[in-house]
Amino acid sequence: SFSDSAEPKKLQLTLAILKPDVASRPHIVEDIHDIIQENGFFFVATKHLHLRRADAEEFYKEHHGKFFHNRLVNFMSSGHIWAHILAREDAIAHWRKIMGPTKVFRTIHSDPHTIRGRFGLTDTRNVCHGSDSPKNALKEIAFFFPEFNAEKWYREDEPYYHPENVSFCSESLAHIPVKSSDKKN
Ligand SMILES: Nc1nc2c(ncn2[C@@H]2O[C@H](COP(=O)(O)OP(=O)(O)OP(=O)(O)O)[C@@H](O)[C@H]2O)c(=O)[nH]1
Ligand SMILES: Nc1ncnc2c1ncn2[C@@H]1O[C@H](COP(=O)(O)OP(=O)(O)O)[C@@H](O)[C@H]1O
Ligand SMILES: [Mg+2]
Repeated sequence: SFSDSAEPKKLQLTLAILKPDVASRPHIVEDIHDIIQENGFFFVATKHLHLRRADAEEFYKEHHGKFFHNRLVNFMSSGHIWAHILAREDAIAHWRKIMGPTKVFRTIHSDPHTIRGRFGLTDTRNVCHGSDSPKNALKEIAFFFPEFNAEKWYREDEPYYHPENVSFCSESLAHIPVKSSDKKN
């Protein structure tokens, strides 16, 4: 018989980046990490790294030829960044919503309470990135976390991502699922 109990919606994954303009300001990084948690996201994985110019070129190849492409690639390889795999119901749309619109010079006035409205400097130094579709999220996650297996995560870990089932490791900036087998009785 079909169970008519509504299946809890699966968590969605997205790739978030904190860009060099904020990565060099630790207090703002902390504020944004707090905002992410306050918005019900789980940190699945985190990396703190410095893109080489060629890597930034590859990551933003969809914008090749646009007037801002050169400044974007130079900027993204100009300092350290934080890359996060975030999980939440409708993670992709919700992260883009709290990031705010791309062009900071407008966003400061139109959406002052968003992350970009609060911490953005210019259209290039606009604080953060978020995947814009499920397909791009998987591609961008693979770009920064080639060792991450999404199918395995959905099969083995996703069911444990409930606030009472995870412990947050501030060292690795990740929520670790406490599986019943390792639960200390
Ligand atoms: N159409 C067009 N717009 C431009 C061009 N250069 C800059 N802009 C716009 O001018 C504004 C300034 O661009 P930004 O690069 O974000 O800001 P910036 O003052 O150069 O500061 P940086 O963060 O150092 O790049 C943005 O709204 C851009 O969209 C251009 O060559 N053509
Ligand atoms: N008009 C612009 N001026 C300067 N930089 C821009 C502009 N439009 C986009 N960019 C840069 O390219 C990145 C990717 O652009 P896009 O994918 O359109 O925005 P988003 O990052 O919000 O998804 C932006 O985050 C920003 O850094
Ligand atoms: Mg984009």
